[in-house]
Amino acid sequence: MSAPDSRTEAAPRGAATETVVALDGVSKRYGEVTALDGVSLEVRHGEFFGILGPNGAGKTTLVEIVEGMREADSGRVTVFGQSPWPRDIALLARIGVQTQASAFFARLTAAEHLRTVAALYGMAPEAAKTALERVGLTEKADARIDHLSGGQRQRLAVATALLNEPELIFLDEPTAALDPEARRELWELLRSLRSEGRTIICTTHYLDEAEALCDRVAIIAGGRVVALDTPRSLIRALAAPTRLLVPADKVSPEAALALTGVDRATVQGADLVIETTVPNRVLPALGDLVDIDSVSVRTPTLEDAYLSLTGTGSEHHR
Ligand SMILES: Nc1ncnc2c1ncn2[C@@H]1O[C@H](COP(=O)(O)OP(=O)(O)OP(=O)(O)O)[C@@H](O)[C@H]1O
Repeated sequence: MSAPDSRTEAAPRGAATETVVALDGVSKRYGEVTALDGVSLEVRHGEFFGILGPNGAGKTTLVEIVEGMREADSGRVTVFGQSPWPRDIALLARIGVQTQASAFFARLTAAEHLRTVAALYGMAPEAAKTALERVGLTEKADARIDHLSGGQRQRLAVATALLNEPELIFLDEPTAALDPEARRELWELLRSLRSEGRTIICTTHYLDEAEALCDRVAIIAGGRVVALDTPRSLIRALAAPTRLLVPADKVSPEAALALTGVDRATVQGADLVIETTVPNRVLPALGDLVDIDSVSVRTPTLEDAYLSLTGTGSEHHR
């Protein structure tokens, strides 16, 4: 079973159509800067919703407006059917916001930090213990925060968002600056939150993260939504080619271009890069020219879709 399908099955039955967050024509200016320019989107119950975009695209402004930390200049915003502005205590109780690791009380232990945050929100200290368990940090309860690894610190950041058992969680670059193993472990944790039926809105700069975790992704550029769909549909809609890499000294560009279904063939360093939208047809023919084990296949990724949509250029292309 494919990953997106298993994510869909994990949502509570019938809940996926219920709207948790709705924005309609939301705009926000800071003086001369237009940070958001008529943004409309909906996040459904149980979704893992990604917000992607280059620096300065308006992601933080968008999230802060939904969290009730900023007021939109125009347009309509609802969270669980209510306006998040002015801040509403009843609404806040249903929302969890991941604190930035830099916002920790660094000299406290993990448990002390969570108990402090719990107290600020009027919650019982037991909430701290439960949240630590939930993110797999019970063993580190008495370790000082400045002695935790980067991955453990990010887990603690997620734990702060879980203290009030929220239905809607905001994550801000949850795996920034983590090594690959720690990222994957954190992804597992985030998937488990989603499988509990919570709705998650997550900003990220990492396209592989959006592809691995998100049910749908909004790509923001210049304060506008330039695309909104499942990662798979975004990739498909752009019909980005599959790239087949073969050693450049084994096949010439001319020989590759003569094969049916090959759109482009260019030498890049030691590789001949063959672009095709029908790799299943090209691969067997390529096997007649070169040992098939020497061919590596690069399927299009969300990165290809993203670079094309945000116009951030072909210089990033493989
Ligand atoms: N408080 C502010 N005052 C003035 N301009 C601001 C303010 N906050 C953001 N901006 C500007 O609004 C635009 C959108 O900023 P925003 O922080 O929402 O983008 P972002 O997508 O979150 O960027 P990043 O990925 O770099 O965090 C940018 O041009 C930014 O410089």
